[in-house]
Amino acid sequence: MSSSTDVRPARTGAAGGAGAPLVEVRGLTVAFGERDVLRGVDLTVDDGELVAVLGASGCGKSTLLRVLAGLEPRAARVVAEEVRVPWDAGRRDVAWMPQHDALLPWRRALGNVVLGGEVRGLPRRERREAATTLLARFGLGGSSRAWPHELSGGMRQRVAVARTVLAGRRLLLLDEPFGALDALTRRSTGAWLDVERRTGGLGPTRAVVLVTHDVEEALTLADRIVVLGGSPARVSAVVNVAELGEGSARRTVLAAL
Ligand SMILES: Nc1ncnc2c1ncn2[C@@H]1O[C@H](COP(=O)(O)OP(=O)(O)OP(=O)(O)O)[C@@H](O)[C@H]1O
Repeated sequence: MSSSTDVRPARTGAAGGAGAPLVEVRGLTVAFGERDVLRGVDLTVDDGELVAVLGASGCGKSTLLRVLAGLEPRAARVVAEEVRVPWDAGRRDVAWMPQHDALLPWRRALGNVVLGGEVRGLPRRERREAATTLLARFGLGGSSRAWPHELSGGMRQRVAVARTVLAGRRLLLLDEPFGALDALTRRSTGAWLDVERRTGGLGPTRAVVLVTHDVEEALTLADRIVVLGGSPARVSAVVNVAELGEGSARRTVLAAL
């Protein structure tokens, strides 16, 4: 299969400029072979926002996130009028958490979270302290010395979220971060993320894009919900949860799915 990419992510002052969106995607089409998966997708994420991307399984949510992370699959043909993501000193200022947790098996839970601090360039002691605090907040304080294979799927996922948060990038891309969690843990981890985000606890992170299947999770956590639908997928609705209120937002989302 041929691979070509026509996207040239802009190094953009606009990413930090007053009033300009942190992320701006216009007219994004992604194809695998002859098949368009995404067609003409527009997406903006403002500074300070959490945007949820919601859609049926296989519609292209992960593919969209990978394009934002600059990790478009080799097999893909990616064409867009515009893809702007934040940059910092010449590198993309983005942390991406894939659907699978991708923990390093040779590092304990704490060591895996510490890795986020290494990526960020925090001094050794500071990154260990920050990782320990994060693990405790995620209810994993007692498991910091456990190896990944000793953790449940949900615990592993929380370690991976903590690692991504500690990377301290301006834009956080989370692909189904709570997918393997049971309903209770899912709610409390989501609530934690919400509180930290609103109180500045995510450090340098300014905005979050969250991919999810879960309508209620999107309604609870997101400022705006972008619904992808159809085949190839397009944006079928952009729902401003704060403006509409949860009830009306839920009806609009369900109608667009
Ligand atoms: N590397 C690839 N080569 C060929 N097809 C691919 C590749 N990656 C993804 N696809 C196809 O693109 C479509 C979208 O996949 P993607 O993983 O983005 O969907 P998704 O909405 O995230 O799904 P899910 O919610 O189930 O994770 C699927 O039909 C998938 O088979």
